[in-house]
Order: sequence, then C-alpha cells, then structure tokens
Amino acid sequence: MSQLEELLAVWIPRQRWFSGKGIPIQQIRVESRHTLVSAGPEGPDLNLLVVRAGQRGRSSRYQVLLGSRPSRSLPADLAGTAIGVCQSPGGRSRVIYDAAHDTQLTAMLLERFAAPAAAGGVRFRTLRGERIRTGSAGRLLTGEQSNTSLVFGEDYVLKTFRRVWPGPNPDLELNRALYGSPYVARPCGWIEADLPGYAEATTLAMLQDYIPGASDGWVLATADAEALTRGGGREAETSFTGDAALLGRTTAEVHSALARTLPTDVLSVTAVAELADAMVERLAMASAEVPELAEHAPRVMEAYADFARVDEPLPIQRVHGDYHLGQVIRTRSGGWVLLDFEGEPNVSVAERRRPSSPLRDVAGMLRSFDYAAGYLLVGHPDDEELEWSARAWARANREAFCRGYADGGGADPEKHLAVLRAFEFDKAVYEVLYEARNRPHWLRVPLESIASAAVAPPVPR
Ligand SMILES: Nc1ncnc2c1ncn2[C@@H]1O[C@H](COP(=O)(O)OP(=O)(O)O)[C@@H](O)[C@H]1O
Ligand SMILES: O=P(O)(O)O[C@H]1O[C@H](CO)[C@@H](O[C@H]2O[C@H](CO)[C@@H](O)[C@H](O)[C@H]2O)[C@H](O)[C@H]1O
Repeated sequence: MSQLEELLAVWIPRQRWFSGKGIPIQQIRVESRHTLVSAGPEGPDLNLLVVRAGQRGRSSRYQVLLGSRPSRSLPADLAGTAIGVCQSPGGRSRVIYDAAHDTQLTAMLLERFAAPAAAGGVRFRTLRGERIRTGSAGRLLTGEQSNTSLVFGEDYVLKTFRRVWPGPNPDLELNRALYGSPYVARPCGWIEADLPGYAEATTLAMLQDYIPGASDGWVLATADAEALTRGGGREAETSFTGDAALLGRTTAEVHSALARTLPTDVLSVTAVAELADAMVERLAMASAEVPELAEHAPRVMEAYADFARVDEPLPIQRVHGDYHLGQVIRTRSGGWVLLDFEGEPNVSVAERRRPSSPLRDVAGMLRSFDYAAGYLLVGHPDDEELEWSARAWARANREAFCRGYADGGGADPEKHLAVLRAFEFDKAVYEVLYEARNRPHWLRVPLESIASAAVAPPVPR
C-alpha cells in the first residue's frame, strides 16, 4: 500500500459512514483520484477519491473527499480533521484532511455546479435551466448518517454517497421521477463519474433544495412518545397520531406518483414464494452473525410460511426501500417531505432498483414506530408501566399511519396482514444486523420486537 493508502486504512474504519465495521481492513486501494477544486500550490485543494477497502470475505468501494494543504498551513479549526502528511509528486509535503469540514473548499465545490465542466472523468450536472446560487459554504450535518451531507445557507443540501456502487443512484433517480411533487425536496444537480469498467455513469452526489426549519420525524416521534410516557398516562391517543395519519396519506400519494412515472408489475404466486425463500435466507445469514436472533427464528419462519402461502398476485413498483421516521421531515407548514430514496445502503444498486411491494415501505414505517417505543425502553428493562405506555404509543401511531395510508389510496394494510407481517419481520432481521454492526447498544430494540412479536399483529387463522 502507498503512504496515502496506509493512512486511509487507519482513518476509514473510524468514520461513521464506513459500513464494514468490526472486520479488520486488509487492504486499501485508491482506484481513482480527481482534483475537484484547487486554490493553487500554496492553497487548499479538494480531491475526490474512489477507494476500495478489502476485508476478510468482502470488498467495498467508498467515496473519500480529501483536503490537502501545504504542511503546517492547516488552520487551527481544521486540526482535528487531519489524517496525516503525504509527499506530493513534486516532493513537497502536504497535510491531508477531511475536506467536508473545510468551508473554503465546500464553497468552491458549490461553485463547480454554477460553471459545470468535466474534471478528468467527473461531471457536475444540473437540471436544464437550473441556476445555482453560490456564495455560501457547506455546513456539515452531524446526525446519524450513512452518507455525508453539506447544507449551503438555506438553499441546498449536497449529499455525497459514501458507499460507491457503479451506476445511477436510486436516490437521484426517484427524486427526479417525483420532480414537482410537494412531498420531496426538489433535486437540482448531481456529480457523476465514469468508473473504469462500467458503461453507465456512477452518481457520486446529489444537490437538492434545502427545506429550512423542518423537523426530523424521528426526533418529533420520540419526543412525543417520551412526553406521553413521562406523564405516566395510559392514554394511547397521542398528539402524534394526527401526524402519523398524515404521513400515511403522504406515503400513499408518493407511492401512486412513483407507480405513474416508473414501471410497475405484478408478482405471480410462485414469485411471492421465492420472495419468502429469500427472506428465509436472510434470516439464516443474520442468525449466523447474531446468535441471539436464532432462538426466535421459528416464530419468524412461521410468518414467512404464511407469506409463501398468499394465493394472490402481488403488485410491485419502485418504492422508497429503507423507509423509517428518520427519512421524513415535517415542514413549517405541517406537511411531510420524504428523503433518502437510496434504499438499504448495503444492498447492491441493481437489487435496490428492482420493483417491490409498496407494503414493504409501510412495514418499514411501522417498524419505526416500534423503534421509537423500544428506544425509550433501552435504559429501563424492568419498568412495566413505561413498557405499557410506550407500546400503547406505538400501537396508536401504527394504526393511525395505516388508516392514513388506506385513506390516501394505498392498499389497506389491514387486508394484507400476511404480506405486511413478513415484510416487518424481514425489516426487523435487517435491523438486527444493522444494529449489531453499527450501534450494538441498540441491538435490543429490534431483537425485542421480534421476541415479543410486537412486529405486526398475527394473521387470523
Ligand atoms: N432537503 C433537505 N432539507 C432539509 N433537511 C434535509 C434535507 N435533506 C436531508 N436533510 C437532513 O439530513 C438528514 C440526513 O439525510 P439523508 O438523505 O437521510 O442521509 P443519509 O442517507 O446519510 O441518512 C435528514 O434526516 C434531514 O434531517
Ligand atoms: O438513514 P439510513 O439510510 O442511513 O438508514 C440506516 O440507518 C438507520 C438509523 O439511522 C436505520 O434505522 C433504524 O433506526 C432508526 C432510528 O435511528 C429507526 O427509526 C428505524 O426504524 C430503524 O430501521 C436503518 O434501518 C438503516 O438502513
């Protein structure tokens, strides 16, 4: 490995966006490197690297945005972002650091959208007629994110996709398909590159309108659940149920819009049974990695068997794919906007772009209401009163969401319980793996849902 690769091998595993946590990195290879902006030899430059990380049994690509400046000229406020010192080809040493924190560089990056020109295989693209407002620096969002987002004033969000999968990114694709919808943030541009060996351009980042003053759905929901449970009340009807119903209706409207603009199909009964087999396989894989899951496998298998027996064809279309409360924001006017149509970040793009049942998104959001309740219970394993009110909160909001979804024209979740239940278990199994790899202290949350079958009510027999 080169000097730079050695430095990245230490730095990359510590990043929130690195999805291979817990497995040692054996090799780092810089596959391509593009200088996106440069302020001359004495100033900073911003380099976009596509890096392949080799780990035992797997290999994945990441996008790394590296700043570089002459040694000893890193401003004090960027000191904490330093990665190391490298020799430049001219023999001068330069300090490299995480460029996402450098306001001078991020402001220059936005300017590249206003005057798009190719930079050695990397293209800055804007939608036809779009005039990008420049002059602001990117503020780094610091939430729990799989990607890295920069907010420019109150104008734009630039989301850089960290895990690089060759081809078009579904987040951009679906946001463009929904262009003009009041339920998404308008896409305005993107960065793409031709990766060696791939015919289609790969999306590396997306520029979208920023929605100022909006509140995160997860923050709103957990605050409401907490207020209810802190009051010790046994009132299931909470102030959030109105929001949950509106979210259900909005979800149904987004699904209809996707079905109007992108291909739809119907899965035969045999294909549904194959889908159930795939769920069984995912369960086996997850149980091998997280042994606590294995003891609940029979209950989960039962739900998959019910799903395999569904004797109706299943309508499919493009869906969100990783739908939860952290993917929706409530605007100042009280409506909902859906974000992050990327799908599950660890699944290949080809798989994520495959049409699926919209009930999969419904199941994702229902899981999220359970999560909000389960999250409250993390530090209080034996508090029965708290458990009762948290679970009642989740039930009330799940019901409100389903009601809103059906009222908004979506399939009535109540009438598709076997499908919904299987999707909920499948999501919970995904979550078990996600938490085991990223936030082990939250592992209890999906495990307990599975154990108590808080996941969707049983199918009446
Ligand atoms: N257009 C936007 N307007 C306002 N806030 C946004 C916008 N896009 C993203 N955000 C904020 O950034 C967070 C992360 O965005 P998201 O697209 O979900 O990234 P990730 O895929 O990394 O999770 C969101 O939860 C939201 O709070
Ligand atoms: O937002 P991302 O696309 O990065 O999605 C991943 O991370 C999510 C956590 O940030 C994870 O969602 C799980 O935790 C949420 C609470 O933090 C909860 O609302 C979701 O229901 C639960 O699935 C998501 O699964 C993962 O793909």
